[in-house]
Amino acid sequence: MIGETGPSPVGLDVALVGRRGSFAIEAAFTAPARGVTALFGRSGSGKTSILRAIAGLTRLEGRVRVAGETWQDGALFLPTHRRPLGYVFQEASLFSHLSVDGNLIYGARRSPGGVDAAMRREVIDLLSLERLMPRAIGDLSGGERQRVAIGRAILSRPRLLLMDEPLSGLDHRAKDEILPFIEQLAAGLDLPILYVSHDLAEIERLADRIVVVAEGRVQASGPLNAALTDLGLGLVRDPRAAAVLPARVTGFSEEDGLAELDLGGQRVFVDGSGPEEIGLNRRLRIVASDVSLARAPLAASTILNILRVEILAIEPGGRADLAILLALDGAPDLTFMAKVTRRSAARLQLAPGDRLHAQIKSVSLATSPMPRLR
Ligand SMILES: Nc1ncnc2c1ncn2[C@@H]1O[C@H](COP(=O)(O)OP(=O)(O)OP(=O)(O)O)[C@@H](O)[C@H]1O
Repeated sequence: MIGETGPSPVGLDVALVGRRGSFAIEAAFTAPARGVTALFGRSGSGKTSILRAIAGLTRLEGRVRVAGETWQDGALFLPTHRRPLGYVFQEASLFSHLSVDGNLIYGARRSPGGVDAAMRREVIDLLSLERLMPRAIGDLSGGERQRVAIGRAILSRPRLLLMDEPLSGLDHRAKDEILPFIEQLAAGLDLPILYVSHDLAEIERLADRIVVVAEGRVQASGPLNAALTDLGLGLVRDPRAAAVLPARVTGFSEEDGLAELDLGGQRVFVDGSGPEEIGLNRRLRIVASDVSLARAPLAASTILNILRVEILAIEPGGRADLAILLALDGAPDLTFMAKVTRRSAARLQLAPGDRLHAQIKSVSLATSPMPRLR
């Protein structure tokens, strides 16, 4: 496990081994009792196979425990209908003969203790489903269908929510519309969410932790930013490689629309949405290729965000590039990367332990405000 700092209650404990045809799977990982754990890997790496085995839809040998309950271990194997889980697929698999309301009622009927009116209202509000209730499934857009599918899954009061590329069938606009709902859900639901995706940008927005899968095996698992900035893991070689860091909004300027955030005791400015964000926690996304390094801060520069950092490590990136792992001064857990040419690194004689100024051309929020729906 990468970058673990302390124990958090385990919500999901998986150790599975077996084959699907000639494809071998060996997956052992844990996920905390709440929040989003992303299962990330290239197409064909085995993510769906692992998810289906956790759901009991296919049988692999080994252990699945959820919230302290054993779903399978040795001879014990609970069938899918006895595993209290919600499963959201790539394509929403709703009942087309029922309305939106009918589909939600179906979900609620699967809930062991039933669903009271308050919970039903909460889910309808959380996913903005009110307007869609009387509609037929065939009259919904792809994004709306997925919102209903998520609502139906949650109303069954699962102990674990499995989401298999729920956005992959949607265009960019629909994705942007639905992502904030999933962000809200993740913050509000008291259960582990296992979210399969091969899209790092989605994961950067949603996940707290990541399990990296390659060729049926777990390559690494741990907190999201520890994996994103793990120079040995290879995610840093992606041209869009970025770090995702927690920050808190401390101010908003009406004059120029910039929000001010506290990042590990240092100030960062980003495009803001309004004073209502003050006090909220936000994820900051820092793309490695947007970061340049200087021995002294530039006095006359258009760059707004300059952070004091220390070099932790230097690794070859591409032929002409180096990947430099940085930690914020005074906050060693807050790590991000800079991609610089070998030539400039040699000119500045960069070495681990150096204290420098990182100039960041563009810092963006990885989370977004809720869309205003008609
Ligand atoms: N029933 C099966 N019989 C034989 N091979 C299988 C079976 N199920 C899955 N596989 C193989 O296992 C591998 C992993 O497939 P899987 O769908 O789990 O990957 P994935 O990471 O979810 O891919 P994608 O992102 O494209 O959905 C693939 O090579 C697939 O062909």
